[in-house]
Amino acid sequence: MLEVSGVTKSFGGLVAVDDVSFSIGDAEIVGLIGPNGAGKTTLFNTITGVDPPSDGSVTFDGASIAGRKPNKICRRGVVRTFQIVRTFDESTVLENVRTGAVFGSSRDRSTDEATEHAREAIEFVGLGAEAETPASELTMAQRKHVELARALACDPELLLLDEIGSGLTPTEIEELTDTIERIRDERGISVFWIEHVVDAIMGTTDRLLVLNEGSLIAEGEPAAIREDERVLEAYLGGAV
Ligand SMILES: Nc1ncnc2c1ncn2[C@@H]1O[C@H](COP(=O)(O)OP(=O)(O)OP(=O)(O)O)[C@@H](O)[C@H]1O
Repeated sequence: MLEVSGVTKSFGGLVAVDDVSFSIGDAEIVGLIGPNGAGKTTLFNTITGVDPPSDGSVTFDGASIAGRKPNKICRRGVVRTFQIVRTFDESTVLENVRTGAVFGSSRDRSTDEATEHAREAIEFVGLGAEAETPASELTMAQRKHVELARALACDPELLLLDEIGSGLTPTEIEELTDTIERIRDERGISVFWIEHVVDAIMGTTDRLLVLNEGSLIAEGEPAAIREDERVLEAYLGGAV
């Protein structure tokens, strides 16, 4: 589905992502971990069109997407959430999620159909009772579910999550990971997930990629990554 090949991103003399290659298949959850400044968000940006790669290729379902505009990439089915929650606070949950159905999806929907599609995404993430609540009145965990619903309303084939678990309690993270597993299992959507709370994704991801100083230093099943010496060294033996 997603093929990243030899992707490099430099900012002046700084190589933030250095010759990274990997692929993501259908209906799998792939985690991306690494220390602060490793290049994780920059790699996301090269895939989602926020910052085109300096070198290398990104293809999605066989077509090149490197250097395309973020809205075009989103409508092709590569949809992301952001590290900082970006809900429109004065708008209701339904209004927030409708923006995904209207602007993020390639499908033509009437106003009523877009509203129905948004409601369905809100139900899916368990916020049905809050559809008419302003986003400003929600807890942080609920707002993260609004972000997920808005992304789902864009009709993704691949969902990129940038530290969606940050700032949540262990119980809230568990609820969030349950929803993310259902996105894969019930919708067949693939997930590419950056997370600092490594424990949160260890049990949920099918595969982990580890970035350090811009380079991919390990890739494999979570249990193997836990034992990988280069990974332990990059995290100073502590966090994994
Ligand atoms: N627009 C930019 N201009 C210049 N340097 C940048 C830019 N974006 C990122 N960088 C640099 O690239 C490197 C990688 O940053 P990035 O944010 O991708 O890391 P990260 O792994 O996502 O970190 P964190 O876990 O702290 O979010 C850092 O040294 C950062 O300062």
